[in-house]
Amino acid sequence: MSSSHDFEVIDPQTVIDPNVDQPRIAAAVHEILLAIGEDPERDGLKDTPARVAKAYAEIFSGLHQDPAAILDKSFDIGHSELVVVKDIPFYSTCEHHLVPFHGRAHVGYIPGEGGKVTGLSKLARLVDLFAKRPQVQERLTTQIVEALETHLEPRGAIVVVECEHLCMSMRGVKKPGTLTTTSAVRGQLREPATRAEAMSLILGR
Ligand SMILES: Nc1nc2c(ncn2[C@@H]2O[C@H](COP(=O)(O)OP(=O)(O)OP(=O)(O)O)[C@@H](O)[C@H]2O)c(=O)[nH]1
Ligand SMILES: [Zn+2]
Repeated sequence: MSSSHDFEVIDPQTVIDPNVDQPRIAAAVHEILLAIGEDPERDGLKDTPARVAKAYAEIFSGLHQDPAAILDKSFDIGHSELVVVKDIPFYSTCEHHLVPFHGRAHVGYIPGEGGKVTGLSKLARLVDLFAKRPQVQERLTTQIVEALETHLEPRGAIVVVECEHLCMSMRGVKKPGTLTTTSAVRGQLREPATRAEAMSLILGR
């Protein structure tokens, strides 16, 4: 067991990701403000380029993270039946318009022969890792299921994602409240009976 002094307290506000060029983002945001006819030097906007750069470093931080680092810690608790974590809330960014899409992910798997089971929180961390990238909902869904397959080697895996895309709500076609559902299913969970069990657990509110 580690003692408390082994833990490093990190304020996420102060973490500077060397993979994200914040000054470059800030310069681009300054240009956008000029281009829309705003005055980037006015009081309310003067810190905005730097703020947006910091916010982008956070909302795109998943680009530089490896799912293996989340799923490498697994344990055998002798459970070989379906595990479902549902209603995992998340925010992502539409790669077409760079505006948010958000909703809930439901993640399930049947542990493999080796009985590799991961911590429940790791499934939510996995959703966030892929959500914090420029995304489309279909790829987000597939990447989560493929990471489960690769790193947990389960007998089956299922991911269902339900989202509202603000690019469809606040602009363009302007249909707020529209929900898009995507799913990706692998292995034994493709069989009708196990798939039906998983879907009833996921969609039963
Ligand atoms: N398949 C898919 N499409 C998405 C996603 N997010 C946004 N889109 C769509 O991407 C499409 C981009 O279409 P374009 O015609 O290139 O762009 P646009 O002129 O801004 O389109 P509108 O949104 O219809 O105004 C739109 O239909 C969006 O609804 C996503 O996660 N998956
Ligand atoms: Zn969009």
